[in-house]
Amino acid sequence: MSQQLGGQPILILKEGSSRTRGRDAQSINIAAAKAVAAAVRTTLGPKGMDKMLVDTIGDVVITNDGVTILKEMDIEHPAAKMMVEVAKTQDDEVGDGTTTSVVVAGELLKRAEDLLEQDVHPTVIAHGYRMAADKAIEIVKDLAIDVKPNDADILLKIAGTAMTGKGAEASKDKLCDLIVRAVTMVAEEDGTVDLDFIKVEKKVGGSIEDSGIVEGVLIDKERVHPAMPKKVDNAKILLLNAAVEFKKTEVDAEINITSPDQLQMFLDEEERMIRGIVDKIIASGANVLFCQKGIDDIAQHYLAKAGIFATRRVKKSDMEKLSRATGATLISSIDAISPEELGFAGIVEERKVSGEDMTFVEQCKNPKAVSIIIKGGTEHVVDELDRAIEDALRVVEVALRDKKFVAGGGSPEVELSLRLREYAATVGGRAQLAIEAFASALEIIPRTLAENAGLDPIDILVDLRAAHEKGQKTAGLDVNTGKAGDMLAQGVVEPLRVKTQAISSAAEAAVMILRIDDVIASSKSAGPSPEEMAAMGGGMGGMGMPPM
Ligand SMILES: Nc1ncnc2c1ncn2[C@@H]1O[C@H](COP(=O)(O)OP(=O)(O)O)[C@@H](O)[C@H]1O
Ligand SMILES: [Mg+2]
Repeated sequence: MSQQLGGQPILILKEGSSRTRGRDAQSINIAAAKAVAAAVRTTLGPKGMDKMLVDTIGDVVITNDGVTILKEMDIEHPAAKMMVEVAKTQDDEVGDGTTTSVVVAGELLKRAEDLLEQDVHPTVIAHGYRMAADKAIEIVKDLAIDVKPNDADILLKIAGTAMTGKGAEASKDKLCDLIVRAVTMVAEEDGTVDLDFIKVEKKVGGSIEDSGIVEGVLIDKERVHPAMPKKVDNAKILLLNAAVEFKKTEVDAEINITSPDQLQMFLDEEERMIRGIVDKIIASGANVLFCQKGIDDIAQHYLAKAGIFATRRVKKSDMEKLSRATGATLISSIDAISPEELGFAGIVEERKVSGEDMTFVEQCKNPKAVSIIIKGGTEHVVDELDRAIEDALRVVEVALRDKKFVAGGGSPEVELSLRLREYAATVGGRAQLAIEAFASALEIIPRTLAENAGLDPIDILVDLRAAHEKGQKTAGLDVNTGKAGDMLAQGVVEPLRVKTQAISSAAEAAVMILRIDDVIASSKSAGPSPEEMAAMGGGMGGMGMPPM
């Protein structure tokens, strides 16, 4: 890396650094980003395929979920990493539409490359893309339809669309019903939903059909002692984040015991202390104890004797859910135990789920706490179901919050493409070319949906464009007939935000990648290591560079 100054090269970068500039840099970045889009493209839509990802220790994940695939892949290239960020942002913001956003970003870059080839300057393309994205969001908002309050039907369809193609197909209706019931139970008057109230508990064993909903909190723990009651009615619940054990000395102390009497005294003292703790618990009136730490044998014995149901080593997230559901305070010291801190549930009971004991906390003080148990034949099935349910919960939540949805199946993309072309004509100049490229890029969604369903993408696009030109704004790809169909009538619907977010994050990433014309990579990975440099006689690369 050098500049000539009177024949003398000036090195400004460390030896081993690499630098790519201009069109080369753009081409490489675009190629990397396109490769990411190509990697997830085949998973898009109801007929999308799955990917099997195997990590370095041989763990296998089978999934159809864009963001999961990209997170699991060990992506190195910086431009490719920016595409992964697109999927992550989409996932954080709406929970669905991750593949869509990445595929659109890839196509925007591909179209930009054609324009670069025609000598359209990257800043002009970037500007046109920004204008197009703003316009597209405006148009899609205009296409959106209101979610009416208490319209469970539309929520079921939104959940169903998010779940299609995710290995949950056979039991989709059942799962959608669970999801919508759970969300509506948790929803506030104004439509806001705190998904933290919904606990999804996975269990391997049984079939998807055995999945169910519990009005309350489900904890994957059994009671610590068989002599404890299996079921407690009118449960007064204590949530304790402190060990019910003999306190170990803080400093390393040695206790010298010289006679059996002394040992007995020591043991008696230990027992007396634990009794003290248990008595405190009993005195508070608690009949159920969830402990985040351990409960030792002696304590278990006394708790059982007092008829208290106790579980130990409960996860922190579960403790928080229990606190919200039952109204109990999370107590972190034994001294703080008091009747005022207890929570309430109508029933606490240990029951078997797929052969394993779990604790059900039902009829909670706060009825806005629900759990969904999902069951499936194998771990892979359950994991993918969990991801599908996660997506569906999120879209239902978003739809309730924004109260807007659009038809899916490629219909908004075709409509946007048509309207953006009309808009481009009013803009004129070189920006027009970029807006037209943006318009064409959006058609990648219906094209890919068609390809993945084994249909001819050209035929479908012609069909869809014709339908939209006739004013059928919700015409999308009916994967069963292979023709244009009314997505609204077929119940293929998505929250508005899935589309607006996908458009804006795809456009932002494409613009960001396009504007890069110089990639300077430090020698960290490529060049020789400091040890190698030392072996080479030290600091050769630094020649001509003043010490900083
Ligand atoms: N039954 C269906 N018919 C046609 N298109 C569908 C259907 N269900 C979902 N889609 C479309 O599939 C796309 C989403 O596919 P998906 O694999 O979930 O990817 P993403 O990660 O982008 O959500 C959306 O465009 C959606 O409208
Ligand atoms: Mg999806």
